[in-house]
Amino acid sequence: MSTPATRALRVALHGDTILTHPRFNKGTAFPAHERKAFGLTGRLPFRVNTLEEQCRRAYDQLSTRDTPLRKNTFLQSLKDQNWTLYYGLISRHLKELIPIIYTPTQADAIANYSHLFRRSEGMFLSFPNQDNMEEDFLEQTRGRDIQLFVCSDAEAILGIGDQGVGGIGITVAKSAIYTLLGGIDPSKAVSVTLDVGTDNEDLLNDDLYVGWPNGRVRGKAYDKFIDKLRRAFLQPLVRKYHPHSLLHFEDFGVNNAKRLLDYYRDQHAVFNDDVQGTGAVTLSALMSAVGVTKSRLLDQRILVYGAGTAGLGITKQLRDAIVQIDNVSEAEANKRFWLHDRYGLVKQSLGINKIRDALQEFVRPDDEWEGVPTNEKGEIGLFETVRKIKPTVLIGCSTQGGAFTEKIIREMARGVDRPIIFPLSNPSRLAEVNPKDANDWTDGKALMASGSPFPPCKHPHGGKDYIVAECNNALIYPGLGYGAMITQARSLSDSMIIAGARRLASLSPALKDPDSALLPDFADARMVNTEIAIAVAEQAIDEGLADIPWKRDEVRDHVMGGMWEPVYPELVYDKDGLH
Ligand SMILES: NC(=O)c1ccc[n+]([C@@H]2O[C@H](COP(=O)([O-])OP(=O)(O)OC[C@H]3O[C@@H](n4cnc5c(N)ncnc54)[C@H](O)[C@@H]3O)[C@@H](O)[C@H]2O)c1
Ligand SMILES: O=C(O)C[C@H](O)C(=O)O
Ligand SMILES: [Mn+2]
Repeated sequence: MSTPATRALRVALHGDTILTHPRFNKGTAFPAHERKAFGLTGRLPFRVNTLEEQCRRAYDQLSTRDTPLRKNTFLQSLKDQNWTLYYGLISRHLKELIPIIYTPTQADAIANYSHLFRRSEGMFLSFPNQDNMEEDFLEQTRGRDIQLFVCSDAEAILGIGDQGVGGIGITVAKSAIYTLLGGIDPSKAVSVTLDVGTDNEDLLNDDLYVGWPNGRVRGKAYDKFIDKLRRAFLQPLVRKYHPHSLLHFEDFGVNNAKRLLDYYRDQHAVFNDDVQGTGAVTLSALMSAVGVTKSRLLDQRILVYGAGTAGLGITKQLRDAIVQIDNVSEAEANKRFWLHDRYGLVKQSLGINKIRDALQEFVRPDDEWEGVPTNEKGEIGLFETVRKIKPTVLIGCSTQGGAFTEKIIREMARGVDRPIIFPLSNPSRLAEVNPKDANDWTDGKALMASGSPFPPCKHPHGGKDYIVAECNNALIYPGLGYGAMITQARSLSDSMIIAGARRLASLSPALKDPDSALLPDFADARMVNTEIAIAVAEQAIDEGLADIPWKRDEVRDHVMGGMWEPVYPELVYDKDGLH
């Protein structure tokens, strides 16, 4: 592989068709000889700009947009016009602009998708068109070298639930992050939304809704659709034409996320970001926190609030790490976890009807809770659990903004010297606690990480501000995915994920200074994901999962050399070239 800067691209487009093609368009940066070759001399103003100058102009234009959502819309238009400029601009202002194109602002863009709609991007596989699925797929992929498919059915977008066809917005945002932080060539990624209807009444009652206006298909009909997808898409097409691609699942509902992952795992390199990406980044943050408290993972009492896709993914990832790192049995490691869901503590007497199968290994025995007050339904609330078990770690992935109240946080801080508190729900308004409040209520002792970005916290007694780490799967999934792709790994194994998480933890500022952030800053996220990709690729080779002719000591060169960068490639007109 080579970067665009080192290889001329042969392109068959001419005149307006190249100016309106976001992959090849350079706008005012077309040099004179390319303007001539592509029929652009009279179509562009005289002066040739550098990418740097274009970025300055675009940044000025962006700055006149006065709300995050307007900035998001502006950037989406820029992406529709010119990929290099879009990625070049965001790369130059990574920390400022990631929250605009990703969480939290992208949540608003998704919720308003049908009203903001200008131009479609990605692949729409709609339930009523399922008989044409194969053709719809081939239309966009024929002859292309695809490395990445990001796929969602939009049932559980971030914490904002069922967003119907607007779910395409999370897949394109996740793809853009792969490009920005993982160096994936955007022309080799495809975002796919499965439009199986929606149960979101606001969307169904909106006559401008652009998706299939129908209730969400569930049960057998959904399974049949997925099965068709599998037969039309995965087996003959993806495996035949794109055997080394990574299939990334995002924001499926809790009943489908894990099922799809397990189903495909042995057949292809698949990855569920909400289960595995979230588990991995949270493991890194926790490894870093236990470094600060000078304890082991095994010493923790971990309370996970919200036992859905992310909650269970995190729990299992932490459990597996305890088994691997602290060398205990799974049953022993399971005892370090207490899970909560909408029916309170996950305990035996709730009965199997309430507790989904996947949670069974973490159910707490009843005799542990004798004498603990319950509500009229016999459920144990979060405050009671905190008082009883004195958790060292409290993780929120419940979508319940503000659920970690002052009373709960103060109670936690009474039981432990340095409470580890991770409100991970997105977008920002759904965080279980605002880190500023948790900082005040714990007298500056809390070690924190959040799912969306929050400003640093003032120390109650003066001194250095506390930087709240952003514990978002975007800090790790691009590296996990890219490490798998570059080694053409047959699967993305648990050990590859743990290798990535350990590398991320090793880059944490808190390792050097315990008062610093638990995870690296998003401004460094590209370097961080490069390192993660290297660790993952090395592990793939060690495990014999890689399908490449090169050796372990060449990993760094291949990883760095294969990363796409927002730089204009030289373009040459060729009537048989790309179009
Ligand atoms: N930081 C990250 O990287 C990251 C990654 C994935 C998900 N998330 C966030 O985590 C949240 C959950 O995502 P998910 O995909 O797991 O969704 P999900 O719907 O699968 O899980 C949410 C769970 O919370 C439970 N819940 C609802 N109300 C509750 C209450 N009052 N008390 C306790 N539990 C309650 C639900 O029953 C469900 O099991 C979302 O806000 C999402 O944005 C963050
Ligand atoms: O998309 C994000 O910001 C993280 C995560 O995948 C989520 O669903 O919240
Ligand atoms: Mn997600």
